[in-house]
Amino acid sequence: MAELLNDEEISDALTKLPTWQREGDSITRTAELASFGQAMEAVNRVAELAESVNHHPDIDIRWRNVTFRLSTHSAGGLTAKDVSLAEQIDETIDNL
Ligand SMILES: C[C@H](O)[C@H](O)[C@H]1CNC2=NC(N)=NC(=O)C2=N1
Repeated sequence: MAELLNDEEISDALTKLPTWQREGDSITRTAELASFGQAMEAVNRVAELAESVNHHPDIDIRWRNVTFRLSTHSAGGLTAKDVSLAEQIDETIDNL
């Protein structure tokens, strides 16, 4: 099972994830896309990414604003899997 990150490790990780915020045992990012179609494209690309790494964000879609929430459910908090997927979500959105 993935090891839980401590507060210092989480803070360090977030320095490299400026678009993400900590919310308790999760990290979240809300991306504003150009349109609803672009929002759905982003969601579908992240869905493929999540399947490929077997780690899945909670996703909230509101018109062209998409919120991704990451936590490792099996560990009950934040792990390196969440940090890694957050980095890959950023790349996915940057490459839309
Ligand atoms: C059986 C399957 O590998 C597990 O349920 C995976 C699926 N995706 C997951 N995603 C997240 N965010 N946390 C998990 O613990 C997790 N576990």
